[in-house]
Amino acid sequence: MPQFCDVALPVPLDQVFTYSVNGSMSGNGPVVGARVLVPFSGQRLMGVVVRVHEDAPAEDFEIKPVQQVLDEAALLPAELMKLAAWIASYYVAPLGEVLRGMLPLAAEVKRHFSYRIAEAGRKMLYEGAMKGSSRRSKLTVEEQNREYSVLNYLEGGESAKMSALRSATGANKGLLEGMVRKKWLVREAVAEERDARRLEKVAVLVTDARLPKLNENQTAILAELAAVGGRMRLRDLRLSLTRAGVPESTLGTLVKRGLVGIEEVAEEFHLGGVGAQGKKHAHEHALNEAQMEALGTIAAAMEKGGFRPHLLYGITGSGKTSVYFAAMRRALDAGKSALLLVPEIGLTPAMAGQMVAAFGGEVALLHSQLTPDERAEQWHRIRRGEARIVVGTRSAVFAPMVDLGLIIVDEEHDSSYKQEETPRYHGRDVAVMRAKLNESVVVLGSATPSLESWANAEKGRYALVEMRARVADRPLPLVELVDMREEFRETGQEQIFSRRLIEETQATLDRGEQVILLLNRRGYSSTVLCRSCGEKIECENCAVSMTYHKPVSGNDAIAQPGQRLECHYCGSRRSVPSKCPKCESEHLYFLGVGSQQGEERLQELFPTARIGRMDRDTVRGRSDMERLLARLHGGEINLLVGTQMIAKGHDIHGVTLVGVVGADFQLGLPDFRAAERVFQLLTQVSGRAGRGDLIGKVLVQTYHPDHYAIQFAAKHDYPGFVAKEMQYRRWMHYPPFAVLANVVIQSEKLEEATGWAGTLGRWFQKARLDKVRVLGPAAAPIVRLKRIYRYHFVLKAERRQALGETLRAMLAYAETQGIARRNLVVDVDAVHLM
Ligand SMILES: Nc1ncnc2c1ncn2[C@@H]1O[C@H](COP(=O)(O)OP(=O)(O)OP(=O)(O)O)[C@@H](O)[C@H]1O
Ligand SMILES: [Zn+2]
Repeated sequence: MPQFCDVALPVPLDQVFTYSVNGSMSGNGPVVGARVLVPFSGQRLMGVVVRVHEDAPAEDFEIKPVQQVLDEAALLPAELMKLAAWIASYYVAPLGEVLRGMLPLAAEVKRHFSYRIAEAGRKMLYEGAMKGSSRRSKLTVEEQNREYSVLNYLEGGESAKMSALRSATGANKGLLEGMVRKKWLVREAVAEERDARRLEKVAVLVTDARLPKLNENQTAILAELAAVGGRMRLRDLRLSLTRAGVPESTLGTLVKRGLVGIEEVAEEFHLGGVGAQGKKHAHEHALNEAQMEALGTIAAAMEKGGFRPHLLYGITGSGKTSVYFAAMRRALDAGKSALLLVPEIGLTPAMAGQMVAAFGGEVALLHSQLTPDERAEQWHRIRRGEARIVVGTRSAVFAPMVDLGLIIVDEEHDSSYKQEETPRYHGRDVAVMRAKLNESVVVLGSATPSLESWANAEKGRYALVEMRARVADRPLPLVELVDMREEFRETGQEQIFSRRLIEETQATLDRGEQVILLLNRRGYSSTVLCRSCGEKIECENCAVSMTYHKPVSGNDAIAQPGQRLECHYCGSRRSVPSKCPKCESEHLYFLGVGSQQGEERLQELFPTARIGRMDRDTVRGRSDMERLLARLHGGEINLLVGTQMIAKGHDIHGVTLVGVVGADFQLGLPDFRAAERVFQLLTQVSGRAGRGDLIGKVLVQTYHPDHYAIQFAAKHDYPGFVAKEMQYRRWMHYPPFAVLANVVIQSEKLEEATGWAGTLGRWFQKARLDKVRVLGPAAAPIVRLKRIYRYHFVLKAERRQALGETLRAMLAYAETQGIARRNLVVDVDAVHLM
């Protein structure tokens, strides 16, 4: 047995740690890819073994032993270990933090523990009960009571899992561990493998029940269920009831009266109320010619084998999804597995439903709203080869697929593929790398490919597959620009909606068709400004304006009473002051229209319209999204207003008018990708119109009608836009003509942040780098975020290797200057420079 192992730990340090494996270890000791528990500066941490060896480290170095080996065999396959090493190196991120992100199994370590009552605990229970809570203790009365509840619960002598104890008594881990230290409880390691299939409760609308007289709350529940096809996970239903302020007892009443049934079903996928919808949409169409051709190229590549990246440029509504499905089917038929990555918002019930309809039990879904338990379960199904079709958001790129043959990245340009915390990887780029390591086919699909991917296609690194027409010869919508400067001159006032947009909206609604309006800011007003001194009300933690959210009568999910200002970066809230905090003037003005205000104004303009709003205030979880989409598909909503969420992938056939109300302001953001983002957003949102039998129309209200991003979007001219944008990027040495990293120096203390920025600035200057251009130090566009001051450098290089070397050298120098690693954020291929 080798004597030592190197373990990658989830700590912000760019190194691995050596432990000894002799002693009490049973079996063969840890293997590479297995998880172990090790002592680390007073804590016990879970890490992953990356190497086993006999190389005794330098003497006078105390080597501690591994405490526990959690996996007998490698949990992470060699392929993923390699991928992790690549990510750590490419993104200059600590390997242990990369591996932590790959293993969504935090739940499992906890699950190894359960608790049983000990003699002393039993004694305490009986004596304490007699004496009341008069014992001397540092704990609060509440905590003492909780301890009693725990003892009571365990009195029977059976051991109980921590999760069970927690939900039965409210005890947290700290409290339980305290009881273990007092020897009232014994903690046991539970070796049992988890039952992979659990039961879950589903609320079902009893359709043949005769409806008696119902009160408002009862009706609300039935409507809720009906809206999603009559079935809903009990958990989701409860959540939305709480949010709507409907007491849970109402549901109980309905169950008693036989109007709602509760069923237990084996939990397999997380689809919410998608069952019925999925079937309705189940589509494996007969592919049209362009689709067949695209599929042919991809299938041929799969047959040939080897690493083959493709860029599928298919305009909105060209039927890319059907091509994905068909290609995944081919992979399956060839005995391989296939992975489909979708953007955060893209895993809609429709998409999930279609997947299940097409592939049944082969499907595993991975998204951010799974509980740790659910995630672990899906993970194991995939790892065992039971689920060979995986659909998921960003981190699903690490799904432990068996025999991976195909990876597809849908809407590859979407910025939700970039992880904005360590490790700051880009899911699309990791997907390409994974395909390379696996020698498999990867397809990046989009109607608006990122410039990076387009450049790769132009260079011949990616095979370009195009679908230049919509399915069934549907035309693209006509786009009309509304010059808001002119509108102002003619009407003499600033309006949210132009006369043209109001008129078209009315006409569309009158024809019984649907309208989508993009207003890309949430809240009511984005800024509260003092007209006397110009002061904006800023967050106390962040250097950003606070957004005003108007109270909504009845259903006030947003703000605490009175606290109507919210910071969209840290979530803090405060009430609206009656006077300017700086000059005490009472002239406070609310500026910047948000989606909430848009909705209010629409209600005034179109009193009979059935209006819905889609933004992060109304869509908090997946079930909210499901419900909104179901109401849209069913025609219950005919006028939808929302933020960029509404632009993403939705396929609603009744929508014939799309209005863009606020997208311009993004052109002015200090970010070299601003034009690209605006072009993508306009193209994507326009793409929502005219996807059914009727032609669509798009009205774009703008103050910059001549801007090339807007002009090209209006003409549906992606190639034209990229050609122009590429020139600008080349001149400015921005990606894809250079590689870039954003380095943020952060500290709660301003003088530390500026001091360190200066230290590194001087180092960069002295280093006289000839292959890397350094911009900065400068205050980051958001100079204070969540109480942390931020200064930054932007590094640009022609070659990636030079960039990586410089970043590593900088980190090494920072260490000698006592700048802790956690104070330096290195963001390679940064997507946002804010
Ligand atoms: N061969 C076909 N014949 C008829 N309809 C089709 C065909 N293929 C797909 N469709 C339908 O066309 C619509 C658009 O397809 P899909 O959603 O895949 O487009 P997309 O290319 O992903 O567009 P976007 O980029 O806008 O999301 C869907 O309603 C789909 O069911
Ligand atoms: Zn804030």
